[in-house]
Amino acid sequence: MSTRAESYLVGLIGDGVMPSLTPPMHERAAEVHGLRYLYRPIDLTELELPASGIGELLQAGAKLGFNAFNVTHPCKQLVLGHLDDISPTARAIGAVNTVVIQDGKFIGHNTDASGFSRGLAEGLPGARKKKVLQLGAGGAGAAVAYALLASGTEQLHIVDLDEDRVNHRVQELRKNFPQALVHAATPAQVPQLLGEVDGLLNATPIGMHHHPGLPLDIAALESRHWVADCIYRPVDTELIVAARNLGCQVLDGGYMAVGQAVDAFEIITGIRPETQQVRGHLLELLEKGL
Ligand SMILES: NC(=O)C1=CN([C@@H]2O[C@H](COP(=O)(O)OP(=O)(O)OC[C@H]3O[C@@H](n4cnc5c(N)ncnc54)[C@H](O)[C@@H]3O)[C@@H](O)[C@H]2O)C=CC1
Ligand SMILES: O=C1C[C@@](O)(C(=O)O)C[C@@H](O)[C@@H]1O
Repeated sequence: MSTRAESYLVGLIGDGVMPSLTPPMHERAAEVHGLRYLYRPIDLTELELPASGIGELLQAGAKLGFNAFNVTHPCKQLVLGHLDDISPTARAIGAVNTVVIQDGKFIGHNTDASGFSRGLAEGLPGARKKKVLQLGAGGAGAAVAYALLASGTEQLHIVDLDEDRVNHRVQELRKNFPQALVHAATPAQVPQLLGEVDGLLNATPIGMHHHPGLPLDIAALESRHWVADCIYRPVDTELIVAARNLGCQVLDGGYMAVGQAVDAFEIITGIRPETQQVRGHLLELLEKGL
């Protein structure tokens, strides 16, 4: 037996999270640091629980001795109303993916944005990021757009098939980054915009195992562009492979997956795992087809 101060009990709450690789990434990092740490997926689909019950789940988790949760689709926004405190970044993005329970209080953070930022710095060192074209304005898109603008991107063009969604996202980003040019664009504008930007970021699900394909026509992609993807299943998406073949610098979605896990682990335990070690572990798991 151990108390909450002597070991860690962590959960991932969301729809379809059973196959997630975040639990094994945390557990391996804990093993490396000699911590007793259990991380369980809590799958709303399997449990037939509504996403609207996230507040009750958090309360139950606190009573059952959990130290923290990662929270994912479709609860990242729903959870906001059930927290005692929210980090300034998570508040600005309007989404929380990490909740720590401290003295009975729920504190929310967003490590999707911080994790993507770190991945960008590590995986694309020195790449020019002044002007960027981003595809996708959903949950991941909100975090990576925030991360780009916070790390110095001056012009960000965001394309989404859902016009209302992209317009809303652009308005929110402009509030947080009034000095930047944030612009909602249409798929028809992509070829022209590619001619103007330094890099391309995919935050759509196109390229995932169950959504194969390319999220755009890559005819206007050049070797001078860097290309980043949020998708890590597969880690080599069609976009990443095509860009690499063209000679572009690439950042696969594994960097963001590792970044969000490493930052959440540090928030939960106070210990920062070695990023390269966690990435090695993630690639090993993906190689095994897990
Ligand atoms: N590496 C990581 O740690 C993470 C990766 N992801 C990945 O990011 C991807 C997106 O996830 P979410 O943002 O949660 O999904 P979401 O469903 O919230 O948003 C996706 C958006 O892409 C738009 N879209 C779809 N096809 C498009 C196209 N061809 N052109 C322009 N827009 C298009 C949709 O209209 C939607 O607004 C998923 O593949 C997910 O696995 C998400 C979270 C973390
Ligand atoms: O959205 C994601 C992805 C994730 O749910 C996963 O399954 O790896 C883990 C979450 O912390 C993160 O915010």
